[in-house]
Amino acid sequence: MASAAFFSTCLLANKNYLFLAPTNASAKGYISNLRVPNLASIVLRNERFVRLRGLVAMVDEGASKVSDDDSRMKIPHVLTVAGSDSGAGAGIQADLKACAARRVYCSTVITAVTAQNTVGVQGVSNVPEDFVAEQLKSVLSDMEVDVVKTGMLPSIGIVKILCNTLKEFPVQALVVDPVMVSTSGDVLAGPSILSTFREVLLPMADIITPNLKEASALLNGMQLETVDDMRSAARLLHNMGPKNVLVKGGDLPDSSDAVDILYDGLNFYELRSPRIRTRNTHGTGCSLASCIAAELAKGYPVVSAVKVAKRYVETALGYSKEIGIGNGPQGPFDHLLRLKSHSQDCHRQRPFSPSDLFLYAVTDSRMNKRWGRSIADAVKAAIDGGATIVQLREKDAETKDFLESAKACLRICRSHGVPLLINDRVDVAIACDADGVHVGQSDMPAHVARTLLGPEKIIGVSCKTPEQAQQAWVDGADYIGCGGVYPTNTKENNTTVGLDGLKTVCTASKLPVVAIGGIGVSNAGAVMEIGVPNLKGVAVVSALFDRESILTETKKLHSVLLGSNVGGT
Ligand SMILES: Cc1ncc(COP(=O)(O)OP(=O)(O)O)c(N)n1
Ligand SMILES: Cc1nc(C(=O)O)sc1CCOP(=O)(O)O
Ligand SMILES: [Mg+2]
Repeated sequence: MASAAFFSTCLLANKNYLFLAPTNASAKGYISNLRVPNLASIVLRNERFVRLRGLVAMVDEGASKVSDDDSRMKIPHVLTVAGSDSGAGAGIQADLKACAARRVYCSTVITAVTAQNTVGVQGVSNVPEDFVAEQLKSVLSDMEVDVVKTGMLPSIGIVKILCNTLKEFPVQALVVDPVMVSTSGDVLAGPSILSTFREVLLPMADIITPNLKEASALLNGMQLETVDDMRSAARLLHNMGPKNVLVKGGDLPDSSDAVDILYDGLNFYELRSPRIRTRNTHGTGCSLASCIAAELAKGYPVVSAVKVAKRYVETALGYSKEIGIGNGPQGPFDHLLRLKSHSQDCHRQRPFSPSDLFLYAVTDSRMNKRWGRSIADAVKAAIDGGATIVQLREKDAETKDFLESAKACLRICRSHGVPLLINDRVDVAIACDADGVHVGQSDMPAHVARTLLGPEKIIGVSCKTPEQAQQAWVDGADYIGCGGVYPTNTKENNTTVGLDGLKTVCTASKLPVVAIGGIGVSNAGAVMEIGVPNLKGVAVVSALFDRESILTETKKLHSVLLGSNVGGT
């Protein structure tokens, strides 16, 4: 197979070059329209047309800009051709969010703009047909679309333009959500369009995803009230030409399950899931179809794509059950499963400040057990004594217990404005929405933790050398912990770096530093006296938590630190 490098070479050498025999008529048409001076003829040998288009686009740009296409990472790409929903629960906006949630690139061709909210559709303005055509051509001629997904197609002209453009620029799969009526009952594509759907669009589709009303409309008002009716409808719709039909039974009366029927012309698949009782169902159809398109773009077969899509929508609906956006009967749901954490309580995470490292309390499950204390009680006492940041370092805890304790500690910390970090366990930090994590050199790399946690969370990294400190900075950490400053019994086989090692790392570090290891009331002053501006505090385990009174010991340490010159504070 010819490589991009080969084409680049040809261009640079100003030679004629040859691709072999496109069997695909539209590929031939596209290629013959090219204005490339040294293109003799084109041959396509087992190349996917989308890839060919990428290469040709490169050639088309001319010899002045020749890039090596092989080094580029191909990202699965869905193009949605649909209407805009100003309330952002459905339409283009839902498609973008669903694709983002499924980690697929999504481009958009807007067919209509609706004025819409949770009450209903207040207005619709169709985009002029030639401008829909222009958007389609812009995206399809350049951006290596894998799958096209359609939503609101408000005029016969737009349907025809879409179908003709897809013949010129074929894609891997076409997912048709035959949107006709919004969830609020407003008509988004009139009955006049039905015959164009049947005759032109459906035969081109790899899968269509009608709900009961849409399936009934496409079948001239056929009554659909049972799962058997859905099967019959799927078979009849399949006769119209789509390769697969998914009839969605969300509106099926008297069913405690959400039942969908998928028919591929050979087999029926009955997909059942528990029905989720929520008002926040606006946009489920668009999102399901987009998710199917996203999975197809990744290369999954139709049955898997539909199953994943159904599971995705259910999970998002379940997560969004109590979300309250808008006052109408049908609210949007949270595609990215991220919204609730902001609204749950009034104590939000505040931005990290290096001065938070001043008195850093690190818990230890064994010590708490020895003294018969819960983690939450220990944390509360440390905060009352003056701890300015807390890390849960629960090496022996069962995950379930750890998570419960973390949630309880988070409530305490948030109500006192003290950040709570989780040691090692990024999963637990995500699950309880902690303020961040502390990771060591053999834990999850900080840059991976950053990707998982997002930009606002606090990430600390243990460093014993200047090189590690530099890497922590590159990886997007917020601070480093440097130790062991003194020998410690809390962490087995820990190398001691001493005050000199601490000073070397602090001097090299672009990040604020907290010192750790064998530090307590008796030596915290000496640590802080090394006099490096970015040394912001001390992190302590046994000197607080392996003592009879955590409160008293924390207070003592606090006053020692106040008496020292901490990081110029
Ligand atoms: C503030 C702070 N500094 C260093 C460490 C040690 O982390 P790590 O090297 O990952 O060792 P464990 O704590 O996981 O045993 C820390 N926890 N906190
Ligand atoms: C958890 C930890 N990390 C260290 C490091 O050197 O990175 S030393 C250490 C244990 C600190 O406990 P104590 O305050 O009881 O000495
Ligand atoms: Mg660790």
